[in-house]
Amino acid sequence: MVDQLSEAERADALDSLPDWDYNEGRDAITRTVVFTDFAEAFGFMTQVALIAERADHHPEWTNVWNRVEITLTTHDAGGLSERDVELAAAIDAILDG
Ligand SMILES: C[C@H](O)[C@H](O)[C@H]1CNC2=NC(N)=NC(=O)C2=N1
Repeated sequence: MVDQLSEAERADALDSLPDWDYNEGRDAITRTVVFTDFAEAFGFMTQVALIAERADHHPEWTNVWNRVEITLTTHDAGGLSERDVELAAAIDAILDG
C-alpha cells in the first residue's frame, strides 16, 4: 500500500517537477504537452504506457491530435504519492531525451 504525500513531501516533489502544475482539488499533478503531429504524440504515449504498465501505475490522460494532457494521482492512496513523482520524472526524461 502506498501512502499519500505529506504537505512537506509534496512541496519537495513539486520543486523537483517544475514542468508540472499542482491540482489542489484532486491532489494531483498535471502537464500538457504539444507535439508536431498525432504520430509523435501517440509515440510518446506508447513509451509512457509501457513504463506505466511495468510500474503498475497509470496516468489519467487525454489526447487530441498532437496534444496530450496528463494527470497523475494515486487512486489507492487518495491523492499524490511517490509513484506519481516517479512516473512524472520518467515522463520528463522521455520529453527531455
Ligand atoms: C490493481 C492495480 O494494481 C491497481 O489498481 C493500480 C493500477 N494503476 C494505478 N494507477 C494509479 N494512478 N493509481 C493507482 O492507485 C493504481 N493502482
